Amino acid sequence: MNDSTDRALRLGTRRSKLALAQSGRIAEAVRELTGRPVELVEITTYGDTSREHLAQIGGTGVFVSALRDALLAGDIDFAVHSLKDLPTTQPENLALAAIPVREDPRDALIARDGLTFEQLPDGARVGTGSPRRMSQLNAWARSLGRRVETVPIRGNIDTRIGFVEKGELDAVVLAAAGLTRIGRIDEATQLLSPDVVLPAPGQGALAIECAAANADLVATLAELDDPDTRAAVTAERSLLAALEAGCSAPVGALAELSPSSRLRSSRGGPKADEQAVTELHLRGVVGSTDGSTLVQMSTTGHVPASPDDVSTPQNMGRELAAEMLAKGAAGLMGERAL
Ligand SMILES: NCc1[nH]cc(CCC(=O)O)c1CC(=O)O
Repeated sequence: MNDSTDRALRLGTRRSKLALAQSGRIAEAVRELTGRPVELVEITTYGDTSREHLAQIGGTGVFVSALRDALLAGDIDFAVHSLKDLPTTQPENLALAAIPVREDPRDALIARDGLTFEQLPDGARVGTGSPRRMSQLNAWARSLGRRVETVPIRGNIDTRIGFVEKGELDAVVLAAAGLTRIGRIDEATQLLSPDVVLPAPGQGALAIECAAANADLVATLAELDDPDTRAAVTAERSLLAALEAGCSAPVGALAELSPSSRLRSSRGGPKADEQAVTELHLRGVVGSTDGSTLVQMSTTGHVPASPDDVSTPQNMGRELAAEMLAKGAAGLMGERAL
């Protein structure tokens, strides 16, 4: 950067409690990293002001475009996004400088009376407007020989939990990571296993973005990157992109690195000069919103431990998408939520 290196760095953030919590934590990390003050600049995005349902306004990018405009105008130096809200195509003039260690990627259920999903009565009203959640929750209910009525809701996390507190809904489903970040994870009555409900691609991960031209800042922020998280979310987002689906499509994906291979990569001895590899397990799902049809597939690949080259995860996502499309995934994504 040409400007004074002790000038405060401006971090653009949405005003929601979740966004402020996420930005506050990253601001602290950047302060520690650089020794420079970090100032939060609050920005309102279309996704915050629109009263429409996300499935209707398209979802893709509604939370991020105002922050990106501010980055490109030079009004802010960097921004923190929920990775799952970022469109899969990265603009060339903006850099995803860091993807820090991911929180729990799972969805969480908050139900009345401490109930789990299995304990909900037939016809229970479950708040979610996400086609991905509707599809998998309806499929799960079917497998239990029951039905749930999914009710589209909007608003911030507190508002959504409020529907259960006020007795208007039996349950809501939210990202566990969001609940953790605003300090309400203890209210989850169940964490939904990815064997039943796959999260949104990138769920639980943050993205730190800045102007690509600001090479010094890109390099500084890169210190906060977690290569394992980047590999996993790259595979998930590549799957989403190759399905030609947006963040409001009924697509779930989760990539996990096998823990055992981390041991392998850190073990010394005669094998220390071998290329350390780790296994990346990628699961994907696309479903009809009524849950009557799900295309669920998975794949396992070998990637370098803590890769700085994400071409393998990218290919895995693309190849799994091709297999899912061959099994009829495209027809399921064309379906629009009501
Ligand atoms: N689309 C809204 C959104 N974007 C990110 C999160 C939660 C945090 C995360 O997934 O990283 C949420 C709320 C939710 O889905 O419950």
